[in-house]
Amino acid sequence: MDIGSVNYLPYEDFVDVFGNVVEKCPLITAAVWSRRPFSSLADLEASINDFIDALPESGKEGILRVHPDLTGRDLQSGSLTRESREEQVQAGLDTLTTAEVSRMARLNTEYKDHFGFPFVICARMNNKATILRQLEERLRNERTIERACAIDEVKKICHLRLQGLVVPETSNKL
Ligand SMILES: NC(=O)N[C@H]1NC(=O)NC1=O
Repeated sequence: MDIGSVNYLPYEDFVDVFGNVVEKCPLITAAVWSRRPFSSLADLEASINDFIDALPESGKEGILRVHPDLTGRDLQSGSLTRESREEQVQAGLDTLTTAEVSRMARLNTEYKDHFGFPFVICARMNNKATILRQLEERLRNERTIERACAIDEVKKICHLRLQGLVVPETSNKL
């Protein structure tokens, strides 16, 4: 789909297509629809990012809180969203050794107990080694810095999801 077609989508279709670009937050997509027309994919992405940035800190934490744990029960039970599952598999998180699964579970719990929201990272820009390292390092961050860091990761995930849905303008012209 190109950005011209995106601008013609009725509200329901727009939310059907883009409702999970921010994991389990269709409300963001619904709000951003009224900012049409978008001049480009980057403009659509900027509208989503502006909406997120304008949220109070409790709203940002809410976005983080609905994310599934990496390699948590959800991946094992198959209850992840399609996007999240594909991203975790692409990062190799379905091939962890038993020792890595326990280490990840222990660190995820420690992180969530400490910050009150789950550890979020753009899996497709990482692999299991960098994810484990980041999890350990970010646990030591001061809370405000960590929240901002996690929201940046949400935006990276959103960027890649959008690219899978809308043809960038340069490709259109080929
Ligand atoms: N917890 C967490 O980071 N989950 C996310 N990361 C990612 O790339 N996709 C997700 O759902």
